[in-house]
Amino acid sequence: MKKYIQRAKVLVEALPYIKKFNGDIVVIKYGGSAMVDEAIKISVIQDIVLMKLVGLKPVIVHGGGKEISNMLSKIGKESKFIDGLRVTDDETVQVAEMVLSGKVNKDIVQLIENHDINAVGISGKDGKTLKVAKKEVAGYDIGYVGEITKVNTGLVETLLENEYIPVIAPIGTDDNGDTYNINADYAASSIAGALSAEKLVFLTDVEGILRDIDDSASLISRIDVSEVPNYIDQGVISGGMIPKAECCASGIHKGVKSVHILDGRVEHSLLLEIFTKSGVGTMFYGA
Ligand SMILES: Nc1ncnc2c1ncn2[C@@H]1O[C@H](COP(=O)(O)OP(=O)(O)O)[C@@H](O)[C@H]1O
Ligand SMILES: CC(=O)N[C@@H](CCC(=O)OP(=O)(O)O)C(=O)O
Repeated sequence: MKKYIQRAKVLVEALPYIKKFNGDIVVIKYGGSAMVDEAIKISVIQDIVLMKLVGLKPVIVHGGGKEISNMLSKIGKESKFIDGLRVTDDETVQVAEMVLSGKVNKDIVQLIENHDINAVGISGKDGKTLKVAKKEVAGYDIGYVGEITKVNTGLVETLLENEYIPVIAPIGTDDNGDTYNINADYAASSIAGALSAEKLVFLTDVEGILRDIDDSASLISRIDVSEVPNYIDQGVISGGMIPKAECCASGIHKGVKSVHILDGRVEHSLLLEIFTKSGVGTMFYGA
């Protein structure tokens, strides 16, 4: 009963804001812990379905790093990361594609379709959506890791026009047709920029950007993107949050109106951030 009351409160608070976003594209990066727990997964998908039902156009770009690592360990392969990017040899890129494009992508599609809403799962290979070049990292060869050079939005736009929710796996190809593994944060920010999305939302496993990582009360609710490099230099933003915050900044620079980092583990955080004035996570904005 408590749960229903909480849900009703979320909806009542959200209602006055809903029509303002009619028809806008909202890109959601879904990954990390928020994607591992089954109950959380179902609740996130419910929120995305609600967004679709009220006339928004959600586009899901998903990760699945933990699932790739689990599958690699099953075949006796250890996962290695440089600057938050998986070192991806020939065997690893095949596993990454199978896990992301096959398992994770289709699981999300099915969860959406359980609500009688149509979804189509693609990877960046389909419709040449994500074209990449090999990512160069000084001092290392990280293998088949792609840096996005072009987003071809044709297929995704066709799906949106036909009322499907596109679900995109971060796999792309280079000019030779070789397959590359792409960090899902970068994929989401490039796709949101190319679609001129109204909003880009990163669902992760913390409340947002915290001044003190051990104190959830230190949440920074709004960040001007010009402040991001300072926060990184001061060590406030560190580790896996560095690429995410950089993606938030680049989303704004590419023309996305607002970018949000939210705790995907908290029920309805997506609805609260999108549809209420106060919001719950960190919102990035441009000058
Ligand atoms: N200032 C900060 N605020 C919040 N989280 C931070 C901060 N600096 C570093 N982090 C770390 O970044 C992590 C999120 O990045 P990451 O694990 O790569 O997310 P995901 O797997 O969802 O893509 C948090 O769990 C936290 O440990
Ligand atoms: C190059 C690179 O690191 N690719 C990522 C792709 C998946 C991902 O980004 O998943 P999360 O968002 O769940 O972390 C990887 O192999 O883990």
